[in-house]
Amino acid sequence: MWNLTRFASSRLSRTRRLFSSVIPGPCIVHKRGTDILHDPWFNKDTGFPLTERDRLGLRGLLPPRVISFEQQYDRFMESYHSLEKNTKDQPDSVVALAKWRILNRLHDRNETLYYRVLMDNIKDFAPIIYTPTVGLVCQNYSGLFRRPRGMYFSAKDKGEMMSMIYNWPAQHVDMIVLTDGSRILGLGDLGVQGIGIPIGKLDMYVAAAGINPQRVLPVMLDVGTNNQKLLEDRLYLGLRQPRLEGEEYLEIVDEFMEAVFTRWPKAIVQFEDFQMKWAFETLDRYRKKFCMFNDDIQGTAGVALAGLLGTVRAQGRTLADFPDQRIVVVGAGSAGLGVLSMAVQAVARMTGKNETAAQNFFLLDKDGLITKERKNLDPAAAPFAKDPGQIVGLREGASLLEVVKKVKPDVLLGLSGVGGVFSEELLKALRESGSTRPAIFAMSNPTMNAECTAADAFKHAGENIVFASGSPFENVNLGNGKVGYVNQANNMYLFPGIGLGSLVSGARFITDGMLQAAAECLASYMSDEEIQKGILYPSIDSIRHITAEVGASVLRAAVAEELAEGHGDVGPKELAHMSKEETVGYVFRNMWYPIYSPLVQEK
Ligand SMILES: NC(=O)C1=CN([C@@H]2O[C@H](COP(=O)(O)OP(=O)(O)OC[C@H]3O[C@@H](n4cnc5c(N)ncnc54)[C@H](O)[C@@H]3O)[C@@H](O)[C@H]2O)C=CC1
Ligand SMILES: CC(=O)C(=O)O
Ligand SMILES: [Mg+2]
Repeated sequence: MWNLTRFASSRLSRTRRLFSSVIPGPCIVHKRGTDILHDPWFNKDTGFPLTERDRLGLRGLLPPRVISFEQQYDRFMESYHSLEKNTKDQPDSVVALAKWRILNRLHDRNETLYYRVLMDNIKDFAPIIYTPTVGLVCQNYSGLFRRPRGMYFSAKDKGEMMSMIYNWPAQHVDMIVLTDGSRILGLGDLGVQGIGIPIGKLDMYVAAAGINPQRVLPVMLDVGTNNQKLLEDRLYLGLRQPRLEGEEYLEIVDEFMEAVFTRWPKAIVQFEDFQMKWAFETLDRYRKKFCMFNDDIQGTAGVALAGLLGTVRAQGRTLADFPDQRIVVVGAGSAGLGVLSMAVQAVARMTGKNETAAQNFFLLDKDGLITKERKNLDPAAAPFAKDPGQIVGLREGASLLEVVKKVKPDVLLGLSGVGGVFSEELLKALRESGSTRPAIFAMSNPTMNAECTAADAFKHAGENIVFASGSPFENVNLGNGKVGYVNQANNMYLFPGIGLGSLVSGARFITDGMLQAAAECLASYMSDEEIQKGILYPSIDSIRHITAEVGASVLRAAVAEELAEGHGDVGPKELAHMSKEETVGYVFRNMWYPIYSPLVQEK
């Protein structure tokens, strides 16, 4: 089942080679002159060749010298580096926002150059357009707002969404990321300001999965906010009312989903950062009706499972030992429960036993250990609730420290959204773990919400640990030339491939089988040598390569489940006849690459 295929080592150079020979096809525009210069989809700034300036009515609207794409790229990077130099004494948050602003201005002006810069510098720029800086951007969104991006559907638009959806200028949309802003990273309810998250996720879709940026749509469903500070903020740009609840809420989401799939029946909708009750309810409500998934529940689960399997290998054990791993999960929200469900399914498949599959997993929330004695036990958490007395001395609501001391877990995995909850005392207690190589996953975002820092983990829990965090940390210098490797356990390793594989297969729905295939692909991506060093996930530099592999696995699972209806000219039979390698090639060929296309005007 877990086939540990080893991929060639130079994945990055292979990806680069694949795209170096891209010949840009023509791009149809329906505008001329300044309208083109003001449209970031088509604008090339000073890069328009003279012949194109003549054809499109641009002569005289630009300085006469034509600057090549490479020169434009270099100019941008020079200005970025001087900004870095000029702000080096400023507080981190000021620098982060300044970097976000310079990237955002390019995004607003020239998307081709923006995405090229982003792709080629993904390691440096992901922390700006994605976690952690995107969290800061959301917190300050109303003040930072200059131009809209994406679409906003509010509770006041009830009954209008079917026509509103046609206000979006693109004929085709492939990928939509939707939020209601109710649980933005670990920052809570940010109302309409949460739109930064769909924008950042879709930037990752373009950079990692090569989804054409003209075919992505970030969406905010503004149903109000319960954040009192925002409601009182005179700059706040969202509806000033408490969140809709119950049927009123669901009617808004239903109407939006009907509108989207009426206009774009082949689109894929990713639900992102919904508070737990709506995350589960909407997943359940739509997953057999529309092509959609919930990234926080399902994407996170696959990434965590891949990391957990990597941890077993890092201990020098085989995957068959996974069911024996004692795993403490801190946080019983959409992410924590998603991870446990997938991990339990994996154990059940390995052992063939459903009843005992959850026995080595321990779940805690803000009230401590969850047992069957919990009052008002959430049905979603019930399968993981312990029998009190199952472990001597562990009672309902036992503290995290008590649980760690008793259980001596192999893995401590945090998805609580609470910064620092893995205290010094707790990390020291992990030294008594039964594992030869305990693992700490501090997966909450952004950085300040991580359960512990990388440096603290290695300092207090010991140098032999495996460490992963949701937001990036620098590797830790352990002295004597030794390095404590920091992994980024973030759903960014899977959601782009889940979306891409579903898109290019033409899948009708996104099933557990497709998600499992994605997780297995990620789990098998790393070599034993890498895993021994504590490296559980690929470098983000090779994100396009891993996304193509994940996308191909998802596609093949969709074919196997007879859900693939084909994409473009490629029908379901052709998809079914592709070998594994051919499928990866097909997925790569469907990726958009940022390069200027000749613009052809049609009236
Ligand atoms: N690394 C990644 O790829 C991902 C990370 N996350 C992060 O996970 C965090 C949680 O997300 P959700 O599950 O959607 O949130 P949620 O709000 O649904 O759940 C949070 C859970 O943490 C529990 N909790 C709160 N304080 C606690 C404490 N002191 N000790 C133990 N448990 C505590 C709550 O009771 C609740 O069960 C967020 O910070 C989010 O950014 C979420 C998805 C993906
Ligand atoms: C990474 C992500 O999806 C989250 O923190 O919510
Ligand atoms: Mg999320």
